[in-house]
Amino acid sequence: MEPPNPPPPPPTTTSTTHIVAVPYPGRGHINPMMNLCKLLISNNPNIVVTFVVTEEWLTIINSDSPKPNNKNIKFATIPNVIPSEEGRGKDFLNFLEAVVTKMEDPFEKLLDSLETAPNVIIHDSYLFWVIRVANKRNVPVASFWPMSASFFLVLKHYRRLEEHGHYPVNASEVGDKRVDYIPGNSSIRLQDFPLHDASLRSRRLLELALNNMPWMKKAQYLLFPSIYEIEPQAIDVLREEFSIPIYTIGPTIPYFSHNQIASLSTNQDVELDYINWLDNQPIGSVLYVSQGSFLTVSSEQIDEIANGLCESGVRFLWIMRGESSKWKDICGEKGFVLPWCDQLRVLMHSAIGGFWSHCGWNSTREGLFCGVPFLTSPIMMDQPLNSKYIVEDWKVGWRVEKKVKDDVLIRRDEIARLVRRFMDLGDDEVKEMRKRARELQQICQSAIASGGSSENNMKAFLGNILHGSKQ
Ligand SMILES: O=c1ccn([C@@H]2O[C@H](COP(=O)(O)OP(=O)(O)O[C@H]3O[C@H](CO)[C@@H](O)[C@H](O)[C@H]3O)[C@@H](O)[C@H]2O)c(=O)[nH]1
Repeated sequence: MEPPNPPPPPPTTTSTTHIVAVPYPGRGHINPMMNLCKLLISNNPNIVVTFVVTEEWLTIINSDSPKPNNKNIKFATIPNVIPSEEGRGKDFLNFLEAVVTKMEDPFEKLLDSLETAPNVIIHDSYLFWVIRVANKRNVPVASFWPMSASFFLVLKHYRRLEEHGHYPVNASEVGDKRVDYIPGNSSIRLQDFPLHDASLRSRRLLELALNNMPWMKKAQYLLFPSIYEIEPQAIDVLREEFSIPIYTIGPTIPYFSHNQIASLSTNQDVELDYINWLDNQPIGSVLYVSQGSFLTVSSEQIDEIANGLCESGVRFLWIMRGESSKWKDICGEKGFVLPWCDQLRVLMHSAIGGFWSHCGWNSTREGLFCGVPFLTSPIMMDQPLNSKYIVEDWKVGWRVEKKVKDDVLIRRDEIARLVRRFMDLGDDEVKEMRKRARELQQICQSAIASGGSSENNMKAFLGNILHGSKQ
């Protein structure tokens, strides 16, 4: 059970509360922030949100299907002062540098131009400068950390690696060496820490991530798109380390829109060819493969994965941004390749039996929520640690590659063997993992049900921002 007990639902109010929401400009951040705003509004229709994005992101969001049509959410834009979303993954450092240095001034101008001043600002914690702006204007600010609470603690206590002589390290030399001095985390392999090598790029990226940490205590609230029951130690430690309220309000995924979809008849799904394809596959037989919204692996690795999947004989649905047409016809009827899908809807489909994931925190929560076991294939930042949580702590997945190393090709025959076994419903280890995945699914669903930890936290947060209650 989650201590301390959250308060009763807030009293209803008729006056409007204006929230300005400022997500980090990336799909993996905009989605959960938008979901949070919709959830807040569904709890209290007197909330109106101004959702701040770049002009480019407004165009992208407007082309989403389904469109984010909520009458209480208005979009406001700042100019495209950062590099384009297209190719963001190729020069991530440059992108991040621009995000932390170029958006603050236009955001201030935008705040000045709003008809109504915000009652509260909710921002992505990576945009630490929002706290500076809000503090200056005496507006309460809720910092929304888009990754796991356990990973937050890894960054908060990263200096301990230096103190123990464990930074920087060469991943290929440390083998399976583990450390157990990060609060709220069970022991971690050194190779799973983010940005632990000595390259200039990693050092700068690390610096940018660590720079956010001292700002957090200047916010009035900390929000995590997580669930208390899946990382209770981390949340308990955070509550000891911070004096401001900390709320887990996850999974913060759009299950509310999919409840309606689940009740639609299959005829209405015909327009989505991949849902139609999934409808025709046996239950639990399809492996869903995706690397999130902007990262990718080398083209040699893609070749190996494609051939490995084909050799395995397993059915798969593969999201291949940019290159999907080249691979469209691989494996005939056993494979379906496309550039983008409604991921939660796919994961909820009964034909899906596994998720080959790069372990972005959104994908991790979506997979958990749908009770789908993982094949983990992390690329960077929090992903190797999310993979650890999946494989070691929650025991709902296997690693594709045991070691995190750059430039190591995972060969097609290895992939084929692993995938075949992972999708073998008769294998005892697989059966156990699937059972565990269903248990975690139950935990996630209970958290958002009436009286569940996330729903209580959401109400407590609302009580605070609507009435300034101190619970
Ligand atoms: O075809 C697709 C592919 C992805 N998605 C969605 O896109 C989001 C992707 O988010 P995530 O899984 O977190 O991956 P990234 O986009 O890579 O996320 C970035 O942001 C996350 C949150 O900060 C971090 O955990 C990751 O490491 C970082 O790469 C998810 O909601 C997916 O449902 C789709 O809807 N359709």
